Amino acid sequence: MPVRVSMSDDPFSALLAPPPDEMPAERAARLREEENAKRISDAIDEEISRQRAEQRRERCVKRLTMSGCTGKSTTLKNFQLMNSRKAFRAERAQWRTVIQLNIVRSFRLILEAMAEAQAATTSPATSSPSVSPRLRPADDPDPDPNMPHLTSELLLLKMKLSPLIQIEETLLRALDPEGSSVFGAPYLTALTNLPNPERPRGKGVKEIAVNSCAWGTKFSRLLSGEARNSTDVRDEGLEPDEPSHVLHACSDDMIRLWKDPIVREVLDRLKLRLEEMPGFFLDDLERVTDLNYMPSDADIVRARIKTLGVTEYRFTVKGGLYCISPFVPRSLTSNAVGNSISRDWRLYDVGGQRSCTAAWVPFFDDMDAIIFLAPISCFDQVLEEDPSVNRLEDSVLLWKSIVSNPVLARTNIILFLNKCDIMRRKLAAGIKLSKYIVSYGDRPNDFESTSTYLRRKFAQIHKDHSVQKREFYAHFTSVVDIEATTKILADVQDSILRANLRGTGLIL
Ligand SMILES: Nc1nc2c(ncn2[C@@H]2O[C@H](COP(=O)(O)OP(=O)(O)OP(=O)(O)O)[C@@H](O)[C@H]2O)c(=O)[nH]1
Ligand SMILES: [Mg+2]
Repeated sequence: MPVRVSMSDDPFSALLAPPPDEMPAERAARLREEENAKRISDAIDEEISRQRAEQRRERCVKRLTMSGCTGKSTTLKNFQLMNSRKAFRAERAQWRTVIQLNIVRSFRLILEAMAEAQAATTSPATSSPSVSPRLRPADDPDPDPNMPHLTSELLLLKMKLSPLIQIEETLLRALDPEGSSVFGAPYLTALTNLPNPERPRGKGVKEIAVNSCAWGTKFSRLLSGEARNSTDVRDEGLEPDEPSHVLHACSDDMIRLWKDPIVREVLDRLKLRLEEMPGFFLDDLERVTDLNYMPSDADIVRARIKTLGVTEYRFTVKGGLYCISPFVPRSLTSNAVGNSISRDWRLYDVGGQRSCTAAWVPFFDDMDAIIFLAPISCFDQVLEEDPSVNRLEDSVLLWKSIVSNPVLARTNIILFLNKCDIMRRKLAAGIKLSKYIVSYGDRPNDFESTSTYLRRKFAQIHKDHSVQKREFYAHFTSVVDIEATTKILADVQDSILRANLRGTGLIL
């Protein structure tokens, strides 16, 4: 039973109480001393809260990054384009919606950055009530004193673009009418090598995720030919819907805002590099907001929607040898007639978040090949799930656990060192690999040296940890580059097929 102690029972109050016979001079001295002690105590409290705010700020920066996003689904899209181009294009209506959501998300970030700039340049006394507390986080202590002032024209543009936020719900519903599988997830931002940590931002901006069962089955039906024969698919136009009209109406204002030098400076000051974020379409606004906009293959490949769980895709490939996926199981059926080979393939696309990796396990024991994507450009980012872990380091650990898995001892593992285009841009911008991978030391910070070094590291792990000897296959990729990726995938599928045919006695 807890014991309640009244003030009069408190032994400290008796000890600290002034003496009953205190003289006025003694009392004045005591009060001065107490006042002095209080000043020191307040200063200490102030320092403690300053340090706490600093720590909070660092934590927020890390929390804003996320895992996954290595390029698995993008690789799969390339594969779909190689195998089932017409059928894939028939899904353009959904991709248009995803691209529209990507645009809305980019603008949410811009509007949020503007609100932050507005708050930073407005004194608390005159602070506008329109600045929402969500956009101006309470734990964001020090506004940047050099933040540029937003002109009244910019503030007007900001207001005129508010309908964009309202169409987000409609777009989400269009992707998943039941609303069960598409939902938001924290947005990604990169850590930089700049001395000051970034402020928390993007907290309210959600990334769209899709559960494999909803969106994925559409694709698997399509690939398996259940949905419709690919030759029946016509390049018909898409009817403009409500979000398309809103985006079209906002188009000029969006372009003006995105091109505005003050807005760019605000984004720079907040280290918000939208161009490096997934689903970036702001340089194509005029085209993608056209009422008759039809996503191109390149647009579809660049569109970003996060995968949850595992999605299986089944299809038959006749004659051609275009097949590859993150996961291809061994249970392929095959029949060879002359030079023409017809095979049933199963591909698996997996959600990359750590919480999703358990879902992979049941798919592990029957694989012919695994394509492992390591996003080498992520060397300066941390995991959303665990901000103490560097993303590239996490990828290396996953690589080690896959190559050392006895169940996969005979599986071909093909490494894609991906996002080389972003890696090149980061290195050119002066971001140093050695700052994040200390073992890199003072080697040159160019693409050739850094990528070769990383490839060697992955190869060493493959050699040291494979249960039995096997070939090391690795490619430097930028899987948003369709042409280059098609060539690599054709090569890869060829080696998988050869290995598989060798196993079944079809090739010696
Ligand atoms: N610039 C560039 N962007 C890439 C590359 N690979 C993927 N992306 C983009 O990165 C984003 C994420 O790619 P996804 O293929 O969705 O990644 P994922 O591994 O499937 O991610 P999860 O589903 O979250 O596990 C997309 O917007 C892609 O367009 C690349 O090599 N270069
Ligand atoms: Mg994915």
